[in-house]
Amino acid sequence: MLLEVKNVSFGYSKKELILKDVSFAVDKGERVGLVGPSGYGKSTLSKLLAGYLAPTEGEVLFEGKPLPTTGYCPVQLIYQHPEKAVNLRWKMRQILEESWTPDEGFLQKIGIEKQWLNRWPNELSGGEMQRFCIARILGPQTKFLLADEISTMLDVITQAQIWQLVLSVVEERNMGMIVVTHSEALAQKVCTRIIDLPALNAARC
Ligand SMILES: Nc1ncnc2c1ncn2[C@@H]1O[C@H](COP(=O)(O)OP(=O)(O)OP(=O)(O)O)[C@@H](O)[C@H]1O
Repeated sequence: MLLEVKNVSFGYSKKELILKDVSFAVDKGERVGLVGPSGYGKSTLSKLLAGYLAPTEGEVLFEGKPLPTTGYCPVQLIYQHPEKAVNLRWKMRQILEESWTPDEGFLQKIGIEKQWLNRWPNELSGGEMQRFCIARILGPQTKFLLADEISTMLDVITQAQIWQLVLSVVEERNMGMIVVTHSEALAQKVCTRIIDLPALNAARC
């Protein structure tokens, strides 16, 4: 299995666990929808899977090993709010190339126009900014994607374009993916399997 969640528990305080004894696995080529009501720990679990938070108990394994604590993490997270994921004092070229330097063909595929590279973050629309955030985490070392409500704030046409490009890269590279969404319709459309988090989470079921 590519990504394994083994008996993971997590609480922001010692008093209350948000996630308790959660276990599941996702293989290469799978796109797993993670669904559940608001506040049930979907985003928290995404942060644990990307290595931003450490489990209180249990472990997250990638290709059989714990996630690296230094260097590049092969499991990368795309957020709902791209503007919160970038340094507003940097121009877009610096934001993008901090991670890797995609060639022109890749930028074209992602729908990034060359002149946007010289703009500040506040000079882009939400959809344009989300394209940068997606391009930034799709460097060659990325093997697994976590998409946490990545298209919720976009209009339907931009949503469709963003999903088309993400799915094309994920399929081309045979990556694994977890899609956090409130939309059953989106999960049914883009995922190969759906996990109902409350059913796995002993803290909430
Ligand atoms: N940094 C934090 N410190 C303390 N509590 C937090 C923090 N982040 C989230 N929580 C709490 O953890 C619980 C789970 O939040 P989380 O964002 O993971 O849920 P979610 O299922 O993604 O919700 P939504 O669908 O509304 O985005 C909530 O009760 C939330 O208030």
